[in-house]
Amino acid sequence: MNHSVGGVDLKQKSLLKVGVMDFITSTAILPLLCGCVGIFSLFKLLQRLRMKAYLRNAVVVITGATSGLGRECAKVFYAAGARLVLCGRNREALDELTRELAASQAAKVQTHSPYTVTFDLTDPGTIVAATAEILQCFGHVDVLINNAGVSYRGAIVDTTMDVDKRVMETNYFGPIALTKALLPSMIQRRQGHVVAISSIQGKISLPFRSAYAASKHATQAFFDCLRAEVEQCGIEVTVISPSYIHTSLSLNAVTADGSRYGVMDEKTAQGRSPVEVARDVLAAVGKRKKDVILADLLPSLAVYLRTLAPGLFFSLMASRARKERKSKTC
Ligand SMILES: NC(=O)C1=CN([C@@H]2O[C@H](COP(=O)(O)OP(=O)(O)OC[C@H]3O[C@@H](n4cnc5c(N)ncnc54)[C@H](OP(=O)(O)O)[C@@H]3O)[C@@H](O)[C@H]2O)C=CC1
Ligand SMILES: CCCCCCCCCCCCCCCC(=O)OCC(=O)COP(=O)(O)O
Repeated sequence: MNHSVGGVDLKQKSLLKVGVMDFITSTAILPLLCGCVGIFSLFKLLQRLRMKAYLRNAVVVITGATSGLGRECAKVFYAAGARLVLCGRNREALDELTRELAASQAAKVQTHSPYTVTFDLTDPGTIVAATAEILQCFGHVDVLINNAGVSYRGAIVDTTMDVDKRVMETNYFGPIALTKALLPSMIQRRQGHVVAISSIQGKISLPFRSAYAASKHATQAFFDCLRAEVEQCGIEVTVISPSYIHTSLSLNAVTADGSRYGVMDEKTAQGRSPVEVARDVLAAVGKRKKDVILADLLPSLAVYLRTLAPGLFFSLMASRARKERKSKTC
């Protein structure tokens, strides 16, 4: 019987297949492939070990540890063996987190009981006192994670300057004051790592988020400058720009008249779990990344669109503003 398909004999085809397989296995291709996989695995293993050593016993200061991403960062850095300094405005919430960490069994390394400090980022006096307390207690800071922040909802035309200033003080002036207060001791030791939790809105600006987007753009700019200035002093700077995370950010957002927004937005509710994002923050710090976007495809594309086709991006934002304004009937 003739098994010919399209003029090629099936027997000939299978012989050819066997020949190709023989060639792959008998020549250098397979060993080369195995070698590459081996080197890659070794590299990953070394990277993980280096990351673990970097964070074990490191003094890590986390602002906004009472809620959302900051709270989850506290858990992952605690489990990594860091000596934590948890910062917030709410003493009770910090104490509750401390108890929760002590009760957790997840860590594979030796853990340390966290130290807590309360201060308000909008009050420069309390920032200076807090840094003095931290330095007196630990002598130095290895990693500062500027995480605390507040969002905003409102039209520019309705927003009081007090609200603009409050958002800038919390998200920009407070974190840079804290960074400046700790920087001299880092420079003196020629060691330290400053992290800024920014946002995708530090790279693109959305309508009805003016104060928030402005504060995050300022954050990105400041820490980019800082990175360049202190690289020769052995200090690392990481800016992390996440997209929506399922936290209380929208609930706690401030509105045009200064009142609390108090709504869990759909996009926030559908955002990434803060636990996952905290793990990404840990990895970014451990790998000493300089600038990290933690976002799905659409927000990431929007960042490129803003640079490559700004006209199109601005039209999309204007149409977004029209739609939002209609739904707000204002
Ligand atoms: N959730 C999201 O979709 C996204 C969040 N981010 C960023 O992540 C960071 C953490 O926010 P998230 O966890 O989501 O929001 P939460 O509202 O859950 O947490 C905000 C934290 O910041 C603290 N904070 C607010 N104002 C001050 C202040 N004046 N002084 C000291 N601490 C203050 C809060 O403390 P207190 O308990 O005292 O109010 C709280 O611990 C922010 O910088 C935010 O911009 C970035 C991208 C997306
Ligand atoms: C080539 C095709 C490109 C298509 C691009 C379309 C543009 C679509 C716009 C997408 C906008 C994404 C916005 C993401 C915003 C965000 O994640 O913000 C994070 C926050 O900080 C959230 O704060 P908020 O208070 O606003 O909830």
